[in-house]
Amino acid sequence: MTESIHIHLPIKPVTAVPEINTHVEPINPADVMLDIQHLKKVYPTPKGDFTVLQDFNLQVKKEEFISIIGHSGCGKSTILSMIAGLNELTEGNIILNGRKITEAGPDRGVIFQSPSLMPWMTALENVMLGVNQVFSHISKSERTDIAKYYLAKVGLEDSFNKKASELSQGMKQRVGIARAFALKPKMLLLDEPFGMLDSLTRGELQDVLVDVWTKEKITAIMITHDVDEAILLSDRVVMMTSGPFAKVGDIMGVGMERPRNRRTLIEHPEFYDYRAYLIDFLEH
Ligand SMILES: Nc1ncnc2c1ncn2[C@@H]1O[C@H](COP(=O)(O)OP(=O)(O)OP(=O)(O)O)[C@@H](O)[C@H]1O
Repeated sequence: MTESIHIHLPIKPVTAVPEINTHVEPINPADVMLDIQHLKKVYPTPKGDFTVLQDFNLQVKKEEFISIIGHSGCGKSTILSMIAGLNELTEGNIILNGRKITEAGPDRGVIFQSPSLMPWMTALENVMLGVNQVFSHISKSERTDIAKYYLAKVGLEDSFNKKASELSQGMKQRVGIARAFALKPKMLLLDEPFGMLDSLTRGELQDVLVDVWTKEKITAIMITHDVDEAILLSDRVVMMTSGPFAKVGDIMGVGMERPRNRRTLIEHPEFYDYRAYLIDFLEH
């Protein structure tokens, strides 16, 4: 979907050279969980082959939170769908925990912009659908406990029995987040998870995601157009060059201490420098 880069806050005057340390240490090979090697993606089109990505390389550590940011159409969703196993690679490899990804699997949870819920089922039943499949070896009451635990974590303790069709867009996305965490994937893939929400709801859900992620520490890769969201959530922000032939342009380490939240973040002395760094990349 097409969307411009979000910049919500007034921009403090930018110093020419940011004072932050954006340096990223190379990852020890033993710590690499996801290894994307020389990824290339070509889409056939009526006008001929279109090379979206070429030589895209990225390594992700266990428990890291990575954001991918870049201009519309550069290939962010394409990368995520290939990690999810839903889109074929043209060249290169994606290796998760030492094994090549060839198809989708429960070790990767995906949160899309708009969760696909069964409208006639309750919030609880929607989460239970996946939990029943993935945890078929445990008792029904244990499965129900898992689903309820994560629904409560995202603030839906009073809405277990509400039908999905009766939920607001923000509540639906809360169910989507609960569902993804309840399945205990090794890796979470988030494709602009808050892109459809108004800014107030978006902010609330960013805090929900920070809270749940801080407790669970699931390795995560999130696509976002929102510079502030990327800084709030990420250990590293991957900046992509514009396509075609897009690849990693730069990577910014975010060294601000955790836990973070939106209110303390905007008062943090380094926040505006991280922001300036990202905006500078995106504007050039
Ligand atoms: N199945 C397809 N066939 C042909 N071209 C495609 C296909 N899917 C995506 N593309 C093209 O590939 C490019 C990258 O698309 P993709 O959705 O990955 O970009 P994106 O960075 O996620 O975009 P946005 O930020 O707008 O969501 C776009 O030019 C898009 O039109």
